Amino acid sequence: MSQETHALLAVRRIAKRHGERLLFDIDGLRLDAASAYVLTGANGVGKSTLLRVLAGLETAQVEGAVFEGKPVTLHPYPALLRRAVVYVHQHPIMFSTSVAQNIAYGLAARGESKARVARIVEEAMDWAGVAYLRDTDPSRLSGGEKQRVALARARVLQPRLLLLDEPTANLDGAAREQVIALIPTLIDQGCTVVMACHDRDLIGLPGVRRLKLRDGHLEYRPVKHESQGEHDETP
Ligand SMILES: Nc1ncnc2c1ncn2[C@@H]1O[C@H](COP(=O)(O)OP(=O)(O)OP(=O)(O)O)[C@@H](O)[C@H]1O
Repeated sequence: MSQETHALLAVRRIAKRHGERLLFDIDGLRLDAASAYVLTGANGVGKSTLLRVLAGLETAQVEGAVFEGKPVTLHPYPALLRRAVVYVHQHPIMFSTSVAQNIAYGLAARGESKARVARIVEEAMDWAGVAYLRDTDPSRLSGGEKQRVALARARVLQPRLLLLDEPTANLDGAAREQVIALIPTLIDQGCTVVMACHDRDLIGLPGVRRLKLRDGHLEYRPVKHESQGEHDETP
């Protein structure tokens, strides 16, 4: 773990079991600051589970976790991580209020002033192209609109680590393209983004590194740059 000082999150070992079944036993997970990753792997291999463990939503056997240089546990999940890590579900759950109130909720819960919340929410709705939906009940949104609202809701919290669970699953055509178009701008904000996905267009985004979960282990794959060809990112 000599490289830990440059990592946003480094974990010596994460193992997850369902009863007798060992889902994964990952030796050395390392996510760099301000970096983007896709997490790939066959259906059922444990991609969502791994993201949920990192988000504190599921337990696992975790050894030696360090976040921004500070030793942390993932269970219990400390306030430091609750503030820094945001998980976006493939089918985001929303309050039956309005789009604007859903995006505002987390900021308001942090005690931000109403004026500041309103300004940030407006900016986020413009960014996600959902300003015209501000007063709409989220239950009326299409899948693509809901995903864009969920990304706006995550973005306003300015996470250090953003975990996206299949952000384009079940989307096609323009709805899928609109979501894909938002991802590079999220990455440019300087947070670390990890996307569990099968979507070739997300996997192929420039500068995005690939983590592949296979046979219970995590493989670090080469990164593809459009102009540079490939170089090995294996730690
Ligand atoms: N509570 C549970 N008890 C037992 N098995 C579970 C439980 N929750 C999930 N699983 C199993 O764990 C495995 C991993 O599920 P997970 O959703 O993490 O996979 P995934 O790689 O994200 O799959 P996909 O690509 O299909 O979304 C699956 O086989 C699932 O059935």
